[in-house]
Amino acid sequence: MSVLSISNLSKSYKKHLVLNEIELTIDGPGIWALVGPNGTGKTTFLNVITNILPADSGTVEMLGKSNKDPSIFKEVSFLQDNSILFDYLTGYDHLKYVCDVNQIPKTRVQEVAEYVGMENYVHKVVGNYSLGMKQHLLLAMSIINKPKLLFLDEPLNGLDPTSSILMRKILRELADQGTTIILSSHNLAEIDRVTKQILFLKDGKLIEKDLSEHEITFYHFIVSDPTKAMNLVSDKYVTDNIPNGLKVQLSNHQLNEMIDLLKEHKIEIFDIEKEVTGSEKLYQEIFEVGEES
Ligand SMILES: Nc1ncnc2c1ncn2[C@@H]1O[C@H](COP(=O)(O)OP(=O)(O)OP(=O)(O)O)[C@@H](O)[C@H]1O
Repeated sequence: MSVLSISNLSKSYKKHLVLNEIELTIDGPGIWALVGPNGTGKTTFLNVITNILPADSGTVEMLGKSNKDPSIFKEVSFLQDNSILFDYLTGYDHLKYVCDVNQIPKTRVQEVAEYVGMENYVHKVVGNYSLGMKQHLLLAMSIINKPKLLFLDEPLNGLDPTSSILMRKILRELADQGTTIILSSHNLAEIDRVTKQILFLKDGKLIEKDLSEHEITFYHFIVSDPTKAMNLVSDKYVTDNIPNGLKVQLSNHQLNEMIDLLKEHKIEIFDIEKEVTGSEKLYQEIFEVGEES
């Protein structure tokens, strides 16, 4: 049984086709990032999958059940944007409400509030929350039922570095414990930190990519004689000039060769820094975005 199985899924707003016969099967736990430029249909996709919006055609099954079966939400959650929160209620009220609706023991409220680090403000009204605090509450609401399948729409929005680190830790822990997570995000650097599995949404279709098959590693060498070093290796490797040094595309094995070569020619190495190209490079290729020079 697949965790998520989507077949022939289409959705238009009047004549504007946003999702075009999408197919997707996800079988195991892990994290998948849903990526695409503004307005490509990420929110529409998540809303249609979770049956908040009706599809024009196609089927969606989660954990073996149709997305039209309300009982799936015992095991499936969707973190939407903070417009679903009520300013005059406390975080505790929101969490207790989710427990009441889904017959979850109230003991989970305190447990989950502590887990997402909101125990100090859980009894304050949401109207006084910052954007990041609201994101914590939304996360708490979406994991209080210990979901097997979790959708998150822009969960990293408005988070400071401390909160981003906590959010990443929580997502990884959930995935390690068996949850399948699909999150939409514009933040490619954050995505690189949580997953290598990317679903690019382009022209109404999903393009699935495993970043580990597309990674390229560059090493930045800061050396005593950059010109001499460049002359030595530029015919052999892909290279580029950087201030006080050079950037070279190398495998692990080639890295040792390169170090030996520089030493052999009495070129001093002051520093070596590793750079792995991640989702941004693929994003540029898929969406044909050029970099300004
Ligand atoms: N209710 C609606 N009626 C008509 N058009 C809509 C509606 N909701 C969204 N759209 C259009 O559908 C397209 C996809 O919107 P959607 O919000 O799903 O994109 P998105 O990828 O989530 O965007 P963003 O990254 O900016 O959040 C956009 O062109 C948007 O203008």
